[in-house]
Amino acid sequence: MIEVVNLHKSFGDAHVLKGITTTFEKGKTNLIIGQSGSGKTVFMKCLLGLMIPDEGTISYDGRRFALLSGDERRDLRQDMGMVFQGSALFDSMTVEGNVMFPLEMFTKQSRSEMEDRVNFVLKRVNLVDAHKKFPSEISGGMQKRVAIARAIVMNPKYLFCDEPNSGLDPNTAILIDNLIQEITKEYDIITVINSHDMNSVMEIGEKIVFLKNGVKEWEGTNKDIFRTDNKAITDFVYSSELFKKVRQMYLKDGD
Ligand SMILES: Nc1ncnc2c1ncn2[C@@H]1O[C@H](COP(=O)(O)OP(=O)(O)OP(=O)(O)O)[C@@H](O)[C@H]1O
Repeated sequence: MIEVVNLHKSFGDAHVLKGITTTFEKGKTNLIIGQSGSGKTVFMKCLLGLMIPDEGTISYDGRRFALLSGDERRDLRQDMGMVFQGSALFDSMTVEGNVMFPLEMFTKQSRSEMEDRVNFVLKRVNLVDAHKKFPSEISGGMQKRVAIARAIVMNPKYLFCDEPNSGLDPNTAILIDNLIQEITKEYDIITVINSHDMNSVMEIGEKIVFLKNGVKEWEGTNKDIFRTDNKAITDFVYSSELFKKVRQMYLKDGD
């Protein structure tokens, strides 16, 4: 479990995170949602250990970040996989090279061990014939699959995804969401996703943390969203007429 207690972060006079307390559990897709500027990215950077909070604690299966030695922090970072917004693949490297990169950087595995692992994760994300292609030669959805393969190649305990659906058409976005959720369950990972996408919220929001102006305004599951009276979350999620209608139908059916 990732446990966050009373997290605060300011930049000068701007108090961006205001006392966030929450937990993220194993085998679940956890979503951080909120309007632009609400503090989602800053929160995720704190979770990744890239930003140091001013106050509060983050513990990863009992490992409290602030109390770890340099070596222990390095080990923790190796337990983290990251899917960046826009995939962030190296253009000059093939698909295989991109996925192998963390293994080359952080392990002493032999070439054939690395190739086996790369083949395994590329197969897992349903990319079998793309090893020798360059990012520019494959579609946006395939690039996301490569980014996911690269994020899981080191067998992480924690997977962080920043807007994994950005730039994808709705069908491909759902496939990517489902892939992330399947992988989360299959490998019992703690996955935390920064998202703007309401389809993702409804589809894979097993736990949703809603930030408003740096405060945790609401948390719950995608099903709880249908029933909640919290105006801030309903206004945010149901800014679309379609979702308003879906909610009414859901409440009428009583499930
Ligand atoms: N390094 C920084 N220095 C100063 N201010 C920052 C820094 N990083 C973020 N901020 C401020 O913190 C606030 C929250 O930013 P953040 O990027 O976390 O929002 P967000 O919810 O991720 O928005 P978006 O959905 O648009 O990505 C913003 O007002 C931003 O200007």
